[in-house]
Amino acid sequence: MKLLDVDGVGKDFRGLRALSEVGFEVEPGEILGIIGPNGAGKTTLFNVISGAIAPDSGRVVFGRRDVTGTAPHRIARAGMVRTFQLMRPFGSMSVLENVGLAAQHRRGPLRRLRGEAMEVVERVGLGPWAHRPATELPTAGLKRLELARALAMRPKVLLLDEVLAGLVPAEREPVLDLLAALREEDGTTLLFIEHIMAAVMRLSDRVLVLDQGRVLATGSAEQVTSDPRVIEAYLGEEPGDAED
Ligand SMILES: Nc1ncnc2c1ncn2[C@@H]1O[C@H](COP(=O)(O)OP(=O)(O)OP(=O)(O)O)[C@@H](O)[C@H]1O
Repeated sequence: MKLLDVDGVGKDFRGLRALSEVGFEVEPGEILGIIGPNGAGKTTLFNVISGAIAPDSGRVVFGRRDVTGTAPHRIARAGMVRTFQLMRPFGSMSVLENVGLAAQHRRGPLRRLRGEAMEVVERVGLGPWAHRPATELPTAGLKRLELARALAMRPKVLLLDEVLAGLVPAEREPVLDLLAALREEDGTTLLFIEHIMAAVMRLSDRVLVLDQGRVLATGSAEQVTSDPRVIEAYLGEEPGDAED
């Protein structure tokens, strides 16, 4: 059974082939790591899957629905939500208000949605910051806020674009624990773009390697990190080289 089917996706930017015949499937509850060198097409792939840009070819099927080119808010409402590398909180609003705003994308009584927003704020560890302005958050806090805004939309599928970037190792651990818990406790399906290989190794059931807009390899983390083509294109001599 598959929850997400990306089939033959291609995208050109004025002659630059950002994605070419990209295809893969994701099962419910699976954690798929997405790696590859800078410019490989990872973010463009998320943009296509989440509806931010329409592909030139191919299709994206979420559940039974062809969502190719569907507006992002509709895809999010259907249960597939992404986070952004650069967080853009509404600075004049509190952390809780920012999350509450995201929660309101779902339908339901305001009171209930607000209660759920507070639960999410606490779940990501921002409880003590709930009523402080979002602008006061340090980088690690902004990352958590971005995650909280996505979680407030109760995603079935969460697309995470470098949620660990900019965090020191001690700050990464609780985020990784939270992501693992999302799958274990909520059954959330995760696709995550990440350069930090230790995180990819720890979290992924399967890894997709993109290079120059194409799928270079897929397999377990062990399989792809020992694949000579992946080592040549991305990892270098030692898998640890790709970390940061
Ligand atoms: N809106 C755009 N207009 C023109 N070119 C773009 C656009 N978005 C991406 N590209 C180009 O498409 C290619 C793939 O970019 P993309 O951001 O998807 O790579 P990436 O794998 O996410 O890289 P990184 O790891 O650096 O974030 C790059 O050459 C990039 O310059």
